[in-house]
Amino acid sequence: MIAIAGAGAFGTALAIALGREGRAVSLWARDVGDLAKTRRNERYLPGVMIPDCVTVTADSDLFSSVAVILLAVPMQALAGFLKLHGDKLQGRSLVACCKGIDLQTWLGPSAVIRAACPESPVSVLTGPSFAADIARGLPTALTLAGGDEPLQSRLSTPTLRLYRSTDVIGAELGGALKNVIAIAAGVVMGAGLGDSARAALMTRGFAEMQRFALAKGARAETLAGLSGFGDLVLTCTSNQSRNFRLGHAIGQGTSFDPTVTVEGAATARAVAALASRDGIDMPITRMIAALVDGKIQLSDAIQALMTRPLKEE
Ligand SMILES: NC(=O)C1=CN([C@@H]2O[C@H](COP(=O)(O)OP(=O)(O)OC[C@H]3O[C@@H](n4cnc5c(N)ncnc54)[C@H](OP(=O)(O)O)[C@@H]3O)[C@@H](O)[C@H]2O)C=CC1
Ligand SMILES: O=C(CO)COP(=O)(O)O
Repeated sequence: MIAIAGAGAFGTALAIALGREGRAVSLWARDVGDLAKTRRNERYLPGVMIPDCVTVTADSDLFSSVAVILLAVPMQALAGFLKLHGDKLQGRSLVACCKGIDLQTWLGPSAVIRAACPESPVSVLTGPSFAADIARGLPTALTLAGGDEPLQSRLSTPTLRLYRSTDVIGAELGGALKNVIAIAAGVVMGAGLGDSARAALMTRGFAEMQRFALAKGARAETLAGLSGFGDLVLTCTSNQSRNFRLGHAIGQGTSFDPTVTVEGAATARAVAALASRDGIDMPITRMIAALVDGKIQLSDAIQALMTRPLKEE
């Protein structure tokens, strides 16, 4: 039995994909509302039915009786969730599905989970995949970092292909950092700077992602793979991305619903602080952290990036 903790867009999509294959899946939410009755998640993933074989529950005792638990709550909620339910998760195989860095500890998802559940094997599921695409059964490829072959088979389906990696740090940093660059790409497009500017931004953003991740022990080939470059391309070029849409709103000077999960905002803050402490040059991230916190005007941010000293690529 596989449990999925968090019935937002991603948790629900994974439950649908695995349930569609007839696998025994339980989808846990802190408040199930009418999810179990309607078999629809209109708030987070509208228009898709949850198969009957997926059990929907708010009973956390479930966690003590399953082998694998996918943790699909947002990054900044992960530590609090583990504080409440960690004792029931201890010893189970735990798969982090969130992308980001915890603002309290500056740790990534796997380290946050390991600190709360030291007896559990921990892996990370990340890569280019919009929940709506997964739920509709469109082809998707993700990275499973730190997981073994049986777990890879258990979580793969004909349309959801998982590739294994041993580079947990690289996979989770790629997934976290691309969200920051996606906000920046949204800003560029929202401000009307054009496709050429976005391509430049993505390329220099990728260089920044590599600089930071390599300094933290990631492997370069992981950053060039699904969890890094792959997810960067997806998120910087699609209006489906919430990170891109937040950036677009900033670029246009319009408002954005503050209740929407946008992982890149907190990640920008955490990475800007870490980079400044460790002397890593992250101009785009620094600018996005300042922009989302309203500490700098859009025109000044663009001006500052365009007038950086000329140097070799
Ligand atoms: N959506 C996507 O396409 C993808 C998302 N991801 C990653 O998955 C993670 C989750 O994102 P996503 O599902 O989209 O987010 P959503 O905003 O769609 O859903 C968040 C879910 O987390 C629940 N939640 C929030 N706080 C807590 C808490 N303290 N305890 C228990 N449950 C909580 C919410 O429940 P409630 O309604 O009760 O607040 C809600 O069900 C993010 O890190 C995201 O980057 C990864 C790949 C694709
Ligand atoms: O991570 C994602 C796709 O891989 C989802 O992106 P957003 O969180 O920006 O919607």
